[in-house]
Amino acid sequence: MNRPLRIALTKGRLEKDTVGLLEKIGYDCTAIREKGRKLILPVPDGNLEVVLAKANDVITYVEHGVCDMGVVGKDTIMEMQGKFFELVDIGFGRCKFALATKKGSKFYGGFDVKTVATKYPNITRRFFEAKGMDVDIIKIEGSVELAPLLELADGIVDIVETGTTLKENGLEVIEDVCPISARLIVNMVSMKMRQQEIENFVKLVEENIDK
Ligand SMILES: Nc1ncnc2c1ncn2[C@@H]1O[C@H](COP(=O)(O)OP(=O)(O)OP(=O)(O)O)[C@@H](O)[C@H]1O
Ligand SMILES: O=P(O)(O)OC[C@H]1O[C@H](OP(=O)(O)OP(=O)(O)O)[C@H](O)[C@@H]1O
Repeated sequence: MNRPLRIALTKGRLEKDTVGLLEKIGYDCTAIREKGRKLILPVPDGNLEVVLAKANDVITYVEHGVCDMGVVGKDTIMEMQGKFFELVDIGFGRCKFALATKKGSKFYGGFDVKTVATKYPNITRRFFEAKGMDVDIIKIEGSVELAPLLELADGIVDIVETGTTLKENGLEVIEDVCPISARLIVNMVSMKMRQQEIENFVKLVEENIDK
């Protein structure tokens, strides 16, 4: 018999909602909830096993086919641009990418080349290329909002959810880039070789998404 279908889930913010969705479908997620340090987690009677991974690694595992499916944010998909099928918008993990600056600063004014800090250099480059605007991009690993406060950058392209981080630091959105939510992705070979099983799983996901 085939090994169980393997799904990689993004650790952290998306984890609780993803496990909630699997439980709503009817999968026993005890092993995931009580995981300790175990990394490959069985789902009893589900012919499914779960891997918990960092967002970028979810894409890597699915692209290489060592996981058949993955749950990952659209932000990571857009930044990594791997080869896989993106089948379902699962609806949770909702936030957006936005361009933000210090309140009142004139990002689009003047002729000097602006500097933009971000954890997502590819998305940022494409966003400004589409405008035909030349910018210098600086990669930052976290708390990107610091960059304009420290005068490292004129603006940031980052995830905004509630807007609290921007507000508490005197920054504001000057332009939305795009909406983000969690997606179900599928390896291209798995989609062919295990089509029926994957289609059954996708159907269960679609039926159990919170509308
Ligand atoms: N406020 C938010 N900030 C960041 N990501 C969010 C937010 N709300 C929803 N998300 C989604 O949750 C996903 C996982 O975010 P999370 O912060 O847990 O991991 P991460 O971005 O890889 O950060 P870290 O490097 O700290 O693990 C993001 O890729 C995004 O799709
Ligand atoms: O609009 P809000 O609800 O305030 O959420 C947005 C903040 O959350 C994320 O940061 P995270 O907490 O992941 O930390 P990081 O910046 O160190 O990645 C994101 O990069 C923003 O900083």
